[in-house]
Amino acid sequence: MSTRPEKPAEESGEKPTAVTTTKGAGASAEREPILEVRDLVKHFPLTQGILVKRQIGAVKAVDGISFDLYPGETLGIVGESGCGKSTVAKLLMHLERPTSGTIKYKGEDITHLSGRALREVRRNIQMVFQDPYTSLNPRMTVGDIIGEPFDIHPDVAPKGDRRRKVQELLDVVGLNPEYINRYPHQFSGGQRQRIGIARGLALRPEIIVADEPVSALDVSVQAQVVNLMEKLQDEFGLSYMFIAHDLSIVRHISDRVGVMYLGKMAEIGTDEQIYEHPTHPYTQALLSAVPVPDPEARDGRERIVLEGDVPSPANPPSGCRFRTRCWKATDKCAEEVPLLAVPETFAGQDTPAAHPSACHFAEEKAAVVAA
Ligand SMILES: Nc1ncnc2c1ncn2[C@@H]1O[C@H](COP(=O)(O)OP(=O)(O)OP(=O)(O)O)[C@@H](O)[C@H]1O
Repeated sequence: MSTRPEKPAEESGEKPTAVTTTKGAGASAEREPILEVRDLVKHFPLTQGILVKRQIGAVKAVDGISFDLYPGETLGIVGESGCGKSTVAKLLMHLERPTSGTIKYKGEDITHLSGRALREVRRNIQMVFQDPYTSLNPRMTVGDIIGEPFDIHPDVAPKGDRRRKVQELLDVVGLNPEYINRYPHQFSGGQRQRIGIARGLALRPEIIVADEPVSALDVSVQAQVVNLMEKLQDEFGLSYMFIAHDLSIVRHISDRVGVMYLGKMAEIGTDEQIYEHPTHPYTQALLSAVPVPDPEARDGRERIVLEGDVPSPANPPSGCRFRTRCWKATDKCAEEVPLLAVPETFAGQDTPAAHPSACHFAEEKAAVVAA
């Protein structure tokens, strides 16, 4: 990871007015983000009735998320199942239309692009899916699967050149180019995910959105796929948005990490800021649940057990989304939505705790030991 970029400036808060920027370690102020997401919202309508459908509410899957992605970096997104991670990925890929908010690619607003203009942008933003067992068409050969994007963008690989290009891609992801005529069922899970990655790389994108790319794989294979992704990032200068629920894997690959809870970003910062100096109670609880192999470190930490379940995104709590499970919650938390900004306590201080955290009572918790 020698070519890994410097960690960039932090992104904005939830609302443009609440923007508080801190510079992460070695932040480079001049670098422009490749992707800027502001106040992104996706509400899925809840309807009732068979013949006449009436909207009776909405699932607030993503409810005002802002972040930047910088060239060559990996932004990890973590959070429990149902917090809206996949919906963010789908919004970035234009697989879902946002209810509101904006997505900018290299400064251009791409939120509502369609047709040819969208195809051009989409070429630069590709996705790697979670489950390599279901995301590859079992009736297509590996060559057809990897080469399919060339049908939409024939300029990248003219017909006569496709076989060679696909074989090159197989080689790049560590598969034997002679496997080009095989079918997905002839490969193991890890190999299938390599095929998915090769397909994602076919159009030479700048950004890869990877939604739980290793969750469906055996632990022993996960590291190989993550290492491959790191190698490809360095080789092709890719920016990754790496979505996962496994905190250890996210830490391993990410330059910065965003923690999501119930459709909102709870905390965002460099991997050191989030894992060693978390200030949001939710992040602290998540980290305290990560298994620690070292018995001494394990004994020294406080295990935070959260009460209750995650509330329904169709009926989220007022104020802070996390307050119903938070040991610090007060009336203020029910009344005021905490903005994602550097907490006042740390503002202007040269401390890793000074990073955006959406908590009225953000503070470091010394007992938390990151894995
Ligand atoms: N098409 C849809 N219609 C209605 N609700 C949806 C739709 N897609 C997602 N949701 C809901 O939005 C919420 C967020 O889902 P999402 O898949 O983004 O979460 P996630 O964090 O990726 O979880 P997981 O890791 O389990 O996939 C969930 O409550 C889910 O049920």
